[in-house]
Amino acid sequence: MAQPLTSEEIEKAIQDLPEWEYGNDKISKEYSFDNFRDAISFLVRISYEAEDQVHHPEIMNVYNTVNISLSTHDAGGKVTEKDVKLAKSIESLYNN
Ligand SMILES: C[C@H](O)[C@H](O)[C@H]1CNC2=NC(N)=NC(=O)C2=N1
Repeated sequence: MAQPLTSEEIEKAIQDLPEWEYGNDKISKEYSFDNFRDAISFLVRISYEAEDQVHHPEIMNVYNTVNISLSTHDAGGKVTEKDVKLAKSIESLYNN
């Protein structure tokens, strides 16, 4: 089972994750798009990656913005390597 990361490990991990923040036992980022369609298309792409990784984000969408928050339920809602891995995958989706 994934072990919770220490705050120091999390802060180090998000150094490689531009604009990701750590707080309230989650890592999170807000993404903006030109329109609602592009925002939802991004969410659809995330859904496939999340299913592949069997690890799922918390998602908030308002118009052309998408807020992604990651924590691991199976680790008491703390941040684990699974969250860091999915965050890196989401960054790749956003940049490609
Ligand atoms: C049974 C299933 O694999 C587990 O419930 C998975 C599903 N997706 C998950 N997503 C997240 N964020 N945390 C989990 O612990 C988790 N566990």
